[in-house]
Amino acid sequence: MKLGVVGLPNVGKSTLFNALTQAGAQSANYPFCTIEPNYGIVSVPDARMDYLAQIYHPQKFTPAQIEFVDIAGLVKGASKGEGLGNKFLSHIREVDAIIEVVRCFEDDNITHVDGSIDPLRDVTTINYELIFADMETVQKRLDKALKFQKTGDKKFKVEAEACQLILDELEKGNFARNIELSEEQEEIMHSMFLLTDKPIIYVGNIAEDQVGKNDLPVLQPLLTYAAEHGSEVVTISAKIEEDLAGMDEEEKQLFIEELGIGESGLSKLIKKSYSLLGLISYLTAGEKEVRAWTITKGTKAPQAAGKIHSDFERGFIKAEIVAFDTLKNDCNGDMQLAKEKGLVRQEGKEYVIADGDVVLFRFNV
Ligand SMILES: Nc1ncnc2c1ncn2[C@@H]1O[C@H](COP(=O)(O)OP(=O)(O)OP(=O)(O)O)[C@@H](O)[C@H]1O
Ligand SMILES: [Mg+2]
Repeated sequence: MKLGVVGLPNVGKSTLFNALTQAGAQSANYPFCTIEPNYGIVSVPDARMDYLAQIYHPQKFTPAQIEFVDIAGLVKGASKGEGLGNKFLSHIREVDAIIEVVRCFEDDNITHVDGSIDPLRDVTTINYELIFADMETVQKRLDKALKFQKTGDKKFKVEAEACQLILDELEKGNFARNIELSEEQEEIMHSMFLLTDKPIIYVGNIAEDQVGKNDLPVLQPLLTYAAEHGSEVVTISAKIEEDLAGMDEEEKQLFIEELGIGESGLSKLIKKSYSLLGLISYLTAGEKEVRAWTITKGTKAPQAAGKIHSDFERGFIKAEIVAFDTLKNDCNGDMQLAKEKGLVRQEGKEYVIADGDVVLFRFNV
């Protein structure tokens, strides 16, 4: 599961990517600094895991992970080959969700490709390029469907109708994922891997001296736009986060207090990215290892067990489960006590695993 960092050139994408991954990608004050994508793996912060580690002092500590891809900047006309154009749109096609970086910081020394700070104009520019690229994809599919409709196969008629509907909505500026479709049409839509079918989080990249301030006027249009399109905004100063990422823990704490920023914007962004992908974690805890296992929402117990080992799925008998909050609040993290109190549930094959379930699988092969 990958998230792509997307936006205009020179808005702080690589700076944010470096803060997230500490991968040391090149970032500099000129447009199109990044050409080839940079990839990096990031651990998902989880206070529940930290708590379990304090209880178990495990030999191994394995948090959930997600991958970020730093993609080259897009400009107006990219879908028609402007800037570095179509090639970069294809890098976006590879990812499962989009982190769209929007420049909100004023700094006369940092070039803005469109000459001024205007977050709403910028998101509109980027999103229209995504929409235009999608329109091209759907048009191609529509042409094909219309051609094959002559064969009399009803499948192509349904396909052509769906494509026409999607095309009309895209033309109005709507994102594919927000179009109301029947189940059958939805399936056709997903099969085209449209860019605007991917969920988006907007990152308002603010200046150092804007950090910790509420109701920044520069953010308001972006907040409204995001809300109207069913997305969230995370505000971050990528520059500060990059500096923070390079510090040791003590230095970092001092700096965070000085800035008055509480939880780092970065951990907020990583957690939101994880749920944007539709992912949740179940936990296993013992002296050997405390570990978060990544599953998609709605996964049943045997398939979740299969993440650990295919034998666990094949020979699944039952899952012994206690919700993390119950374990912490009612049993001080003591699994034995949870058992004695009858708080550990026995769940079967149809049980849908919940986020934060602490699990022990019973299996037989
Ligand atoms: N919040 C911020 N405040 C001030 N300067 C920033 C901020 N975020 C990034 N910058 C600066 O903006 C410049 C461009 O950053 P970066 O290289 O990360 O952009 P980019 O979006 O990756 O660009 P490209 O599309 O060219 O790859 C750098 O000089 C960086 O230090
Ligand atoms: Mg870059």
